[in-house]
Amino acid sequence: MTEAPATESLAAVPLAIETRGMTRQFGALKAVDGVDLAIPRGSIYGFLGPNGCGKSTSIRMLTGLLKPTSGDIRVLGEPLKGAEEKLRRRIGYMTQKFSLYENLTVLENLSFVARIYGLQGRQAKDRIAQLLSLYSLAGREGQMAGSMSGGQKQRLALAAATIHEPELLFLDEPTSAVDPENRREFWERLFDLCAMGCTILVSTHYMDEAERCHGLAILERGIKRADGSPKALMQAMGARVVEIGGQDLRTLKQQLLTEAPVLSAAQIGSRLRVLIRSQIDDPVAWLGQRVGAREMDEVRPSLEDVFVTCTGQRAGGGDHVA
Ligand SMILES: Nc1ncnc2c1ncn2[C@@H]1O[C@H](COP(=O)(O)OP(=O)(O)OP(=O)(O)O)[C@@H](O)[C@H]1O
Repeated sequence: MTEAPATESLAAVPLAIETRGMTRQFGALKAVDGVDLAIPRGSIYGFLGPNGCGKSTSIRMLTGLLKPTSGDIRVLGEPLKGAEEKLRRRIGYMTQKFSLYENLTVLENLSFVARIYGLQGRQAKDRIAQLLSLYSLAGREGQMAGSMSGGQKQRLALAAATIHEPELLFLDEPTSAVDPENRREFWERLFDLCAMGCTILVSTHYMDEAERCHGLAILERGIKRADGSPKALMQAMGARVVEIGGQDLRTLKQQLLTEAPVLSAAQIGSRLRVLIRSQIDDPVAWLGQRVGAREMDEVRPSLEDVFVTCTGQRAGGGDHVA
């Protein structure tokens, strides 16, 4: 993975996306609520959050497909409003669901998308050949898209979304239907694209994917709860993490969740991982007074801990105090 540029210290770097107060209401529901973003060009930026937190709605607004109820959006240096059509040639978008034609072949799908972007003749042929090789689809030109595996479909979708060499690529939960090996491989391709200068905005609810991003926003119920590089978010977390060993961790967990400074307690294997508000100076000593003599270690926070601290939710649900 390339070294992450800390999004906080990149004031001078040109921005691919800039929003102020981006909001979208559906009736009474604020699906996206006053979101400010400053996403540097050339970075991979993540939207991390559970289902329904407003990731897709944000992406649809940023691509110009959905009008915001209020707020300002600038994309690739221009105000988005009024420039949606022009900008569409400079951006790529891979939706959550496979959006190509299942009953067309790989080649027919790519030729169709090439035509949409005005690629013709030799130029289209060369670009398609390049993409087939890059995304390990050579030899599958004649295969129906609908008959391919999840990983192959996803590579085809990425090839189609980047056929016109976009400067900015939006990926909405691109790996939800693929296995871990294909996910890893897919992220390698994203870093290749990034190295060629493409800015990537990717939504996910997987912590490990979010951790790969240069910068990310944690979203909850349409609100941006935190923003920064994974490392900076972990360093700035307003809580410390202690792992406790020993017997009867289920009862211990219930006991600790009644204590106000305990933000969450979740069992991981044979240890209980406890998040304690940083107002407690010495969390190990503080816990020792409550749980007695047990094996205890303060450990490095993870992005999941940051997520729990920001939102009060654990990705798997349930192991927190509101
Ligand atoms: N067209 C719409 N009409 C009404 N409500 C909508 C519409 N689109 C989205 N919503 C609502 O807005 C909220 C945010 O949805 P959104 O799809 O942006 O979330 P998400 O984080 O992308 O989650 P998911 O991964 O489940 O799509 C949800 O409560 C959803 O039901």
